[in-house]
This record gives sequence, structure tokens and C-alpha cells, in this order.
Amino acid sequence: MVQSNTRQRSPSQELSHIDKKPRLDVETDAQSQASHNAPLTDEPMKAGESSTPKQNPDQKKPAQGQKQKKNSKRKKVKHALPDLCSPEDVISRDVFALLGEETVQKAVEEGLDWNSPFKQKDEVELVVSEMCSSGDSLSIAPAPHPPWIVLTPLALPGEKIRVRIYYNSRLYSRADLLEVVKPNPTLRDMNRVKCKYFGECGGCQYQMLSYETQLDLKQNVVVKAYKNFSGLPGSSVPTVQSTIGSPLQYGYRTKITPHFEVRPKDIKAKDSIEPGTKPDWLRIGFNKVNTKFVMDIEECPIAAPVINEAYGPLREKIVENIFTYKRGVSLLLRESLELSPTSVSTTTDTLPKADSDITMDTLSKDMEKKVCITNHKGTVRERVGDFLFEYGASSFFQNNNSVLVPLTSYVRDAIFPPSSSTPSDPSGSASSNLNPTHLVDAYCGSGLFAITLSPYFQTIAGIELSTESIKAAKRNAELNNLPSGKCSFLEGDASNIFTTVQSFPRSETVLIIDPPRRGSDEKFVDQMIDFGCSVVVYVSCNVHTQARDVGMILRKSQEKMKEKGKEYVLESLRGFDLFPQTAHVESVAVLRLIDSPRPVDVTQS
Ligand SMILES: C[S@@+](CC[C@H](N)C(=O)[O-])C[C@H]1O[C@@H](n2cnc3c(N)ncnc32)[C@H](O)[C@@H]1O
Repeated sequence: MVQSNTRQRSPSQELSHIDKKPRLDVETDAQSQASHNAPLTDEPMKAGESSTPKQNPDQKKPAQGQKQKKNSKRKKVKHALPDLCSPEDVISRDVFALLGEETVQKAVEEGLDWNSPFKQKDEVELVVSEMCSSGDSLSIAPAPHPPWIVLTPLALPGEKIRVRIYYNSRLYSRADLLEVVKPNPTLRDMNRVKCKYFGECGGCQYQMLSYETQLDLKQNVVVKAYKNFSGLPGSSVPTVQSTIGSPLQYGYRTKITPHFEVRPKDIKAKDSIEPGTKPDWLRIGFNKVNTKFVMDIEECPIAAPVINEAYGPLREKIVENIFTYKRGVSLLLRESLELSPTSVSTTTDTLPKADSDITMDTLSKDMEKKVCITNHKGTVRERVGDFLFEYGASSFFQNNNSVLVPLTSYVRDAIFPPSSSTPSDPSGSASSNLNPTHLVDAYCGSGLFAITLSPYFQTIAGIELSTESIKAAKRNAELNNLPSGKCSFLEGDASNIFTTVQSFPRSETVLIIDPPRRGSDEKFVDQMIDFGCSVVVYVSCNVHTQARDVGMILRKSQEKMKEKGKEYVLESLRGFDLFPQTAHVESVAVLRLIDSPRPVDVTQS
């Protein structure tokens, strides 16, 4: 069982153990020479596009010949601007917004945008101004420092904090939190913290906040993402609705992947480990906040109970066998349903392959027992409402089962607003022009949206890059007794789907897009606009790439559909909390194809 480990400590005590770690103060050549994504024609410009590289004052005049060439090469190294929508870019835009456009412009013009007033390890006292979309806090460096921002994890607006600088970037520095000198009691309550590693483990950022505040912060991340990355005027972006919370706020994660490194080189003999103990050098867990150093973690309160039950024995096995590992390993622990009611084990890493004779009819919800799968090649089973899913343990599936019925129901209601009737929904009585019958599920994984929405559509087509996920999607259609021929699942790049669904009636077709964090691409957007279905629901675990893509869709549809007198509009926007206690937010954008408003012909009046 997961113990609630709420501890009565002052915030400063709670955070005082954040330790020293080696940091890079300047970019490596590899970082600074990293290639940028070629900007898409419709992408908004990067804030402060120009960069002024600093001159190295120690650099001597180059000598003749070869040496000169080498030096001139070195001179050309510039500070790389972050890739569009990268985590660094997301932070930069929040930093620039807090400093203000004029201040940023002035710093750029004067070549001071990379001139940090801080050195590595400087300790500074600050007052937090606001939260960054990354979940860190943003503070303005106090006078007499020039305009500069400090990004610090685990601090909250209004708090006075003491920090140690470890990295300088463009117009901001990153710092470790040393102490919350004056907490903000309206936001922070350390009694809410349920994890003894909170503040040190990089997994959670928000345990000290009320759940309501967490949801508000996530709503604001969606607002800022559309401001910063969509390139759309405010009039084209609807009010972002309040974030829909997760029914479970702890014990919800159905997958964790703790890892460990092999023994250090100076540890030689197996018999240096006392039987039944774990050596200090062996740390099995997650990365420390803002580092790649693994810290030892014995339990994770946001993980499902069955995962925590299985994790202890798994850790013991690793200690026993640590000298057999040649490399560091990422473990996999995934909650799964066990089909056999007779099994008593909570851990199974050799689940049998899906039996072809198991269908929904043979499953009773009461008989379902949770187990933990640790075999990367195992099969995971999961229920979402009335539907059952099976997928490979290493494949993608949403990691918070408790929110999947609310999420899929929300998508359904967005497609069929309460006033509309659907062919398979006997309760829908009101008439509407909208009567979708066909669904395209792009980036479909193992069929989550296609299958949960199957009662509402006559024909469904899904596409997905992963061979294993496509196999799972086909299997899931059978498992849930979908009539053969109703659902087709194709393996391939998402943009290939449009050639295969040419027979779908455009005005009665809905498209769901749920791409990975990097978002969709121009090739896909061009084809979806040529196709022109009536409703698009864009689900995303990265609201920044979603905002970029939605901006592109709206602009391209205005250009390309002008002749038809149609365009896409962004109808609604809302965050979903799939990861309580963390800064992550899932975002659902609903786009609808409408008749373009005709410009008023003033000549005829
Ligand atoms: C965020 S997951 C969504 C999966 C599914 N909709 C779900 O909710 O379970 C994104 C999926 O896109 C797939 N994917 C990545 N790139 C793709 C591409 N270019 N074309 C099609 N699928 C892709 C990944 O394999 C992954 O399964």
C-alpha cells in the first residue's frame, strides 16, 4: 500500500536538501550548433529573432594559416536560439513577456541579452512574480541588476526565496531553490505534500498546491500557449475553459519507468554488499529535479497502488542481481487487468498472450483484478468505461486511466453537442445540421478514440505509425465485438490516411488528431484541409505544438478554402489534467468547418 507521507515541516526545511550538482554554465559547441527546425511558412516568428553573440574578450588576434582558420571557426559559434515550441522556447517566451517587449528589444539592440548579471553559484534573494508554463517560478532580478529573470523550481508567486544560480541563458538564469524565506500561505501548504521525495525528485512540481490552484495554473498554460505559439489574433481564440480535473489525484499513474545505473568502476566485488541491504551507490528511482542524476526512490504516491506493491520486490531483485548488469536499465511497471480470477499474484511478468476466445462477454467487471506488468514484451489490459483494451507493455497508452472516460466523453460531446442527434444515440432527439457518420482517428495508437466512440459512427478509419499499436487496435476492435468492416486500422504516417478515406462524405466526417509531443506537420495539415471534414478534435499532450498547428490550420484553411467559401474556426479550447501534482496539461481543441463570413460589399449599398 502507498503510505500517505504528509510531513509537518517548514517549507524551507522541506527544500533545504536540494544539493550541489555539476552544471554547464555555457552551451557546448554541440548545443550551439544544433540545427533549428526549418520554420513553417505559417509559424509565428520567434520572439527577439536576432541574437547578438558575445565577443570573447580573451580571444587573441588569429595567427596565419591553419590556426587562423581554426580560430575563425570558433569565432563563428553563436548562441543557438531554441527550436520553436521546445521547452527552452516555451520558457523564453514567458521570460520575454514578463520583462516586456520594450525591455527585451532594448537588451537585444544593446547586445546585452546574453549578459547575465549572475555567475554560477551566486546566491540571490528574490521575490517570485509569476509561474512559468514549465511549472517553475519566474522572478525579476532585483535592482541594481539589469532587467533579468531567474527561473526557480518549487517556488510560488509572492514568495521570497533564496536561490543559487547554476545556468545562464538569454535574459534569464536558472537557479536551485535553497530556501523559501517567506512562503505564500494562500498558495503553499506543505501538509498537502504526500511524497517524502517531493522537492528533490523531478517528477512532481505542485504537491504543495490545492488541486483547484493546480487546475487554474494549467488553464493559464493553455491561454499562454495560444498567445505565444498560435500566431492567431485574440479574436480567433475562444476563452479557454476551466481545466477538467482527474478523478484520482494520487495513485493514478498506470505506468512508471524508474531507472538505475550500473555499479561505479571502483566497486569491484559482489561480496561487498551485505545480504539483504542495498548499497548506497545503487540508486533505483527517478531523476533529481532539473538533473539527470538518478535518486533512490522506494515508492511513488502518484503511481497506482498495484505498481507500488510490485516495485519493492522488483527493487530487491535488482539489488540481488546488480553485478550482472553491464549497463544502466529503465524498468517498466504497468498496471494491468488480470483476466484469470483464480490468480493470486500481484506481479506477473509472463502474462499469456491475448486469448482469441476472450471477448467482452466473457469478462465481468467484478472479476477484474489489477496486476503489475514488468515485462517490456508483456501485454497490458485496461478498461475504459464499457470497452476493453489490450496493448503491448512498451506501447503508448494514456497513463491515467481514471480520466479516460471523462476525456473520451468530452470529445464525443464536442462532436455531438447536446442539441444534435446521432444515428446510434437513441436519446438524441433534437434535430441539427450536424450528423457525423464517419470518423478518422489519426495517430490512433491502439484505438482509444476510435473504439470508445464507435457506437456513434457508422464507419471508422484509424492510422498509426507503430506496427504493434496497429495490431493492438485491430485486436481491440475484435475484443469489443465491433462489426467486421466497421473499423479499419492502417499502419503508416498520419498524412497517408486521406487517400484511403476518399469515399467518406466530407460533411459527415469527423477527424481526431492526437499526435506525439512534437505535434503534427505541414504535410498532414495540407491534406486535412484538402479533405475538408466537418469537425476536427485535436487532442494533445503538448499544448504549445498544438497551438502552433491550430494556428497553421486556421490560416491555411482561410487561404486554401477561400474558393469554396469555407474555413475552420477554433470553437473551443480546454485543458484536461492527466497528470495531477505535475505541471503537465493535456489540451483539447475543437475546430469546426464553417461558411466563411462574406466581406460586406460596400459598393452596392
Ligand atoms: C499521443 S499518442 C496517441 C495515441 C492514441 N490516440 C491514444 O490516445 O492512445 C501519439 C501516437 O502517434 C503515433 N505516431 C507518431 N508519429 C506518427 C506519425 N507520423 N503518423 C502516425 N502516427 C504517429 C505514436 O506511435 C503514438 O501512438
